[in-house]
Amino acid sequence: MHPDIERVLLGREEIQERVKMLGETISADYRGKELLAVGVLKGSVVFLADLLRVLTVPVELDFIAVSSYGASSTTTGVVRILKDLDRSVTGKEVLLVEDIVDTGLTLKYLTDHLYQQEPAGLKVCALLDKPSRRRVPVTIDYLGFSIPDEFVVGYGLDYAGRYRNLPDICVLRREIYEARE
Ligand SMILES: O=P(O)(O)OC[C@H]1O[C@H](OP(=O)(O)OP(=O)(O)O)[C@H](O)[C@@H]1O
Ligand code: HPA
Ligand SMILES: [Mg+2]
Repeated sequence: MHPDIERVLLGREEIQERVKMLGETISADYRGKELLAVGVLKGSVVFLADLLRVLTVPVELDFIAVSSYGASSTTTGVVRILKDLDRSVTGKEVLLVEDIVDTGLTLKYLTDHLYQQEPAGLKVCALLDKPSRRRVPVTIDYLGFSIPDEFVVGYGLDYAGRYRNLPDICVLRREIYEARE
């Protein structure tokens, strides 16, 4: 195991099983429709890449990049768009794909931003939820796992840009981020 990791919270097999179930549910709900999956960069890329390959409905793909955590384990509270969608979502069935919902500030900002463009529908799929940290109410239509209030990395999730490549979702040792903050 990586020396900066305290323990594995969700192993790769458990993640794959859950992603498969989510993909089947989403495919059944959208049967007969076309979907625009919007990945939130950068954290969602690993999850989205796995989820896409389980979907059986026609899917288009776009990305939006926002950042609020920077090199910290706590949010700055200010969500900034670093890269907007290539095309407007007006009239589309949009599935917004997130790796994690923590305070909810990012998701609230993004759903407000997308609703302004009047999509035909907008649903949210998030792999992880930390409900105990919520600062604004948000709706997650498709959720992978609800997790306790611990800072996790791996499977796309980072701390200060690192650890996204770890194949499991892991709890980061406190001294790694407490030393810097
Ligand atoms: O619910 P919140 O408290 O807003 O936190 C969740 C958001 O924070 C992380 O993004 P981050 O800003 O770290 O960008 P990244 O995806 O590039 O790592 C994560 O990917 C979510 O988008
Ligand atoms: O636990 C987390 N890990 C990585 N990024 C995050 N962004 C919000 N919470 C987290
Ligand atoms: Mg991050």
